[in-house]
Amino acid sequence: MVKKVLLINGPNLNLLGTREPEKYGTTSLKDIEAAAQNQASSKEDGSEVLVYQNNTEGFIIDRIHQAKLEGVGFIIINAGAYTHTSVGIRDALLGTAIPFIEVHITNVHQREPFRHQSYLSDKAVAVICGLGVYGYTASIEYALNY
Ligand SMILES: O=C(O)[C@]1(O)C[C@H](CCCOc2ccccc2)[C@@H](O)[C@H](O)C1
Repeated sequence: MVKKVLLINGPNLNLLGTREPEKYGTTSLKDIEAAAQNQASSKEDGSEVLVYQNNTEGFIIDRIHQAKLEGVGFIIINAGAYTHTSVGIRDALLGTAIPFIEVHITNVHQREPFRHQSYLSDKAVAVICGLGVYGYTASIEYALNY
C-alpha cells in the first residue's frame, strides 16, 4: 500500500476560491490540500499526503525529481496550463516511474480546443476532469489504496 502521496498543483491554482467560482468553485487550494491530508491521516496507518503548488514549470519539475528521493509512491497532479504545453513535466514524471493521476477541476474537453491536448494523459494511471474538487478526493483515495 502506498504510504506517501504527493499532490501537485500548477500555475494559477493558488487562486482557487478567489476568482471564477462559476468555473473553479469556491474551495481554496489550502482547503483542498487540508482535505487531502485529512484523507491520509484518517487511515491511521502512517499514510501521508505531501502538497506542493508552484506557478513555475521548472520548480514543478524539481519537485517531481525530489519525490523519487523521498519515497513518494503516487503523484496526483493538476498541472494547470502546463498540462497542454509541458514536455518537461511529462519527462520528469516518466523519469521517476512514479504512477500518477492527472486531475482537472473543469472538463477540459468542453473548453477551448487547445485544452483538449495533454502531454500527460497517455501515461497517467487515470485522468479525472469535470468533477470539480471531487476529482482530488477521488484520486487521493485511489492513491492511498494503490
Ligand atoms: O480545470 C483545471 O483544473 C485546469 O487544470 C485549470 C487550469 C487553470 C487554472 C486556473 O485556476 C484559476 C483558479 C481561480 C481563478 C483563476 C484561475 C487550466 O489552464 C486547465 O486547462 C484546466
